[in-house]
Amino acid sequence: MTYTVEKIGGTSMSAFDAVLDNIFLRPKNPYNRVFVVSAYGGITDALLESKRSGEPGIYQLVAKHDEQWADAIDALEVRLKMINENLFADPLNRTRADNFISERLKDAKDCISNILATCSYGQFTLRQYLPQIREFLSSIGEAHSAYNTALKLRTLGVNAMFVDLSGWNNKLSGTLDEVIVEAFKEIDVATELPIVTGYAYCDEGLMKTYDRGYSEMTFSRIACQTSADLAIIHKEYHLSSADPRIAGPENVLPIGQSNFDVADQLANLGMEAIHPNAASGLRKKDIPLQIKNTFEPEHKGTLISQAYQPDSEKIEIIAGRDKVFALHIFDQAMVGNVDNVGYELMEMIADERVNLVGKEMSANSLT
Ligand SMILES: Nc1ncnc2c1ncn2[C@@H]1O[C@H](COP(=O)(O)OP(=O)(O)O)[C@@H](O)[C@H]1O
Ligand SMILES: N[C@@H](CC(=O)OP(=O)(O)O)C(=O)O
Repeated sequence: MTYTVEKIGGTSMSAFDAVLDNIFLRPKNPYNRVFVVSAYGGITDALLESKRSGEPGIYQLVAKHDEQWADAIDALEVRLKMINENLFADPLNRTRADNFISERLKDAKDCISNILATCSYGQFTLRQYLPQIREFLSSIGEAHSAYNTALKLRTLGVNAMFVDLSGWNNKLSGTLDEVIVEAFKEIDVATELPIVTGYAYCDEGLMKTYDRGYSEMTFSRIACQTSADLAIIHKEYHLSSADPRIAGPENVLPIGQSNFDVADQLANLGMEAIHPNAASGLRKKDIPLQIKNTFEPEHKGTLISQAYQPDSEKIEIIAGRDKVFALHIFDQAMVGNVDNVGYELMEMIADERVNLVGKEMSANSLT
C-alpha cells in the first residue's frame, strides 16, 4: 500500500469542509498517510507580519516596542476562537479547542511580558531575544490548526493524533531531521493518522533558516526521513502555467507533469507555489512530489518526478518576480580577468544579501 506524506496549505485549511471531504475522508482507508498542516490562512500574517504587504503583526509590534502587541494578541484570540466556533458545533469539543489555544496565547503573552521586563535592564537587549520570539510566535498558528484537525477527525471516528513539533511543552532538541526521527519513533501509521504541526522546533530555527512557507520544509523532511512513497502538497490552485492570481485562473492551465529541474528554476525565481528548499531533499531520495488542488480531488494535479524527461523542448510555465535589477559592468581592462572580477562582485552581492537570479559574462563585461 502506498505510504504518503501530505501537506495542506493555509488557504486550503481555511476551507476545512473541502479539506475533510476531499482529502481526509475521501479514501476508504484513511491511514498510511501523514499530514503536515499550515496555520489557517492569514494567521501567520497576524502573528508576524503580512507576507505580501509587510503590515505589522504581533511580532513586528513587539520588535518596535509598540505597546499594542498585547491588544493584538487579544484580537487574535477572538479570531482563532471564531475559527473554532465554525469548526465545532458541539460545546464540549469547542471548549477543548478554545482552552488549548487560550493557554498557548496566555503563555506567549506572559513570556513576551517577562522578556520585555528583563530588557528594561541595561545589560539585556530585546534584539538578542527577537529571533526566539519570532520562532515561538509562528508556532502558535500551526499548533492551533493541527490540534483542531486531530480533534475534529477523532469526533468523526478517525484515529487521528496531534503531533506537536512546536517544542512548546516538550523538550525537543536537535536538528530538524533529529526532531522528526524522534517524533515518529512511536507512531504506527497503519493504525494512526498523524496530524503534524507545520512548524517544528529545531536547533537551526525553522523560521530563521527557511522563512515563510516553512511548513513545506517540515513536510519535505518528514517525507525523506520516513521514506514516503509519494509526497503530496494540497493547495488552493493547481500548479499552473502562470500565477493564477495574476493571470486569472481561467487563463492558466494545470501542469500535468514536471521534473525537479523545472521546480529548481521556479524556486530560483522565488515562485511561491513550492518552497525553494522543499524539492531538493525529495529529489535526492527519489520521492515523487504531487501537487494537488484541494477543490478538485478527482484531478491528478501535477507530478514532479525524476522520471519525467521530455525529449522535445517547450515552454511549460511562466514565472517572474518584481524588483529585479540588472547591474551591467563594462571595462576593456577586464579582458582575461573577467573571472576574478566576477568572483569579487559575487562576494559583494552575497554580503549585501541580494538574491541573485542569473549571471552573464562576455570578454569585457559582466551582467
Ligand atoms: N505557477 C503557479 N501556479 C500556482 N500558483 C502559483 C503559481 N505561481 C505563483 N503562485 C501563487 O502561489 C500561491 C500559493 O502559495 P501559498 O501562499 O504558499 O499557498 P498555500 O496557502 O496553499 O500554501 C497562489 O496563491 C498563487 O498566487
Ligand atoms: N503558516 C506559515 C507556514 C506555511 O508554510 O504556510 P503556507 O502553507 O500557507 O504557505 C506561513 O504563512 O509562512
